Amino acid sequence: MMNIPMLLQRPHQHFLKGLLRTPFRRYRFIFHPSPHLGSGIPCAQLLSSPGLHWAKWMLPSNGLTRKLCLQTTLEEHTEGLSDKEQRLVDKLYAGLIQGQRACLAEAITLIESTHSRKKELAQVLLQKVLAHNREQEKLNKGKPLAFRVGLSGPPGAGKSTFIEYFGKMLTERGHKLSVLAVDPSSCTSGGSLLGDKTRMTELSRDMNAYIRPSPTRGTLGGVTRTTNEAILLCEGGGYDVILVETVGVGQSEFAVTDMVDMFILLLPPAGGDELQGIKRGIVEMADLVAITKSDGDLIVPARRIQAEYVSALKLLRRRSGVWRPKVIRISARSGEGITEMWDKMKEFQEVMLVSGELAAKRQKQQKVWMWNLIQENVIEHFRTHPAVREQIPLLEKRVLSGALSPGLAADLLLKAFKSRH
Ligand SMILES: Nc1nc2c(ncn2[C@@H]2O[C@H](COP(=O)(O)OP(=O)(O)OP(=O)(O)O)[C@@H](O)[C@H]2O)c(=O)[nH]1
Repeated sequence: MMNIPMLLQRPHQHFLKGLLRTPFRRYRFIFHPSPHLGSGIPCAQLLSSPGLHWAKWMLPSNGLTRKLCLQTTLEEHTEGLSDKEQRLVDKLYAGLIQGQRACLAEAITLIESTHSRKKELAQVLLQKVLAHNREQEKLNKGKPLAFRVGLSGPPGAGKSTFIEYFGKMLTERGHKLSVLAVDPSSCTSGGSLLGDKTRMTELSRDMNAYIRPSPTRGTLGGVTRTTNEAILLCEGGGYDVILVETVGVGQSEFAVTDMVDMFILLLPPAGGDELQGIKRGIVEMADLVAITKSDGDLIVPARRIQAEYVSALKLLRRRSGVWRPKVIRISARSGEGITEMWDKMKEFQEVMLVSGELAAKRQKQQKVWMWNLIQENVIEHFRTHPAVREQIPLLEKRVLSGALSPGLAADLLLKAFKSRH
């Protein structure tokens, strides 16, 4: 049982005790009506969402509502689960931290679910895994459990061939690798640039590697949320290197830079035309640029591209006080440069860790993640709000015909949203 904290500001004259029932839990509450609101009997509604409960109070006398935010603990959440749900969460958690791939896969499917109850279960599981990860990190003397690496490049740059070679090299050295794909094209077209099943065939049979294609539903925001959460699940599963792969043609790699410790750009030894799809901003985000296919006849163009990028990167503003982005050449066919690339990656991780920049970066990412979620949810809430939803088609039409300025239309919608909130 818990008391709901009060947010009303005036001194309270009397209070009302009550019991609030939700489908999952009962809350005992004490309600202090504020004198300036009148003392109507309050109606209370508890809106639950994972990790957080909102209590919405309405005073019938004047229709004013008050919202109180109740932070619930994991135990309180767990209390709300049915036996069957509890068994599922326990099974997934136990299997996941023992390193069972099937449980990891099922857990990721759960966090990708759009079903509201499953989303809640996923959050309970995630909280448990987070607590486990924190414990493990403590045992690891505060060192992060996994090296999170973003990998991007235009279609055909040689990403899958590289990951296959690189991944096998890592698992042979005793690492556990997971590869997560972020592919927003799969959201809009249903087809996937990264998702074809023939990619990385050998690595997908390796017991120490786990490859997860991008979910084929949802928005980019949704995909980045689930990727962020999948990273945490993989860490709980004991994966110490996590590669997040994107196609370097859209917004997704900007999102990925906010999830990883290091961002690597793979570029083919091709001329300006083929690289036009690469956004300039992406190059600026790279901690390491690797020119691929540096073998046979392609060595000469690969050297040329390398020299071009070395000069280009010199002109960029430094993002780190301890690391300068490097440009290297690799070949997944001959294997040239790949061991050296891993050495450079480890060097990056080490200097970032020792300097404290890695911890600062991760902290900043947590904040970005939170605000991204808020942004996405607020927009969704706004669009689906009854007063707004019914006005959108009409106002959009009037904006298109020039009868209304976009600014005024936005103001009207916001007003409608606020008035019935
Ligand atoms: N010579 C040479 N060819 C390579 C190398 N790596 C990849 N290729 C070739 O480049 C082509 C594209 O390679 P992929 O690994 O499929 O490239 P990708 O970036 O994963 O492409 P998408 O799956 O379309 O995003 C294939 O024909 C590969 O055989 C390499 O190191 N050397």
